[in-house]
Amino acid sequence: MNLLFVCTGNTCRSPMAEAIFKSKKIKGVNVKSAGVFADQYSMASTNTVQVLAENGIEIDHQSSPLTEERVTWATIILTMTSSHKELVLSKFPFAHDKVFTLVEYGRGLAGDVSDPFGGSVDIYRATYKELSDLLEDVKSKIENNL
Ligand SMILES: N[C@@H](Cc1ccc(OP(=O)(O)O)cc1)C(=O)O
Repeated sequence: MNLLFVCTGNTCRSPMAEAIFKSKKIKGVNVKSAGVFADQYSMASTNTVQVLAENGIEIDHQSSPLTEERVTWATIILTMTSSHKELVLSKFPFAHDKVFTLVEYGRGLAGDVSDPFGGSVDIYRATYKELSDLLEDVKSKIENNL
């Protein structure tokens, strides 16, 4: 299965989620990320790289906009916020049965992963913790469905 994480700029949250999830090395699961307002070829933010490194996770990332090709590639699309979900659905209505917010998919609840952009490294550490907890829930759910 192909899992796609989506945020705004594809330099902080979704690349972090992608790197954390890839580090779990779940067989049969491919992972990518994209941003609803992303440039092409921007690096992951310095604090994202640092916080991942503190947790023993390497990242080699270039940002990607959310393209129809990437949406088509995905089996499941997990967005950081409900606004991202709405944007994905408005641009790509054909994806309606495979787009969820991360919190909705992992916990069955409403909620957003807040944007650390421009924040201190401690803010990025909080984002890392939030994402890694949510991604444990996503991992259990996916493994139960594989
Ligand atoms: N605000 C940024 C765009 C941006 C927004 C959020 C952001 O974080 P994330 O990658 O988590 O969406 C990254 C970039 C700009 O003015 O270019």
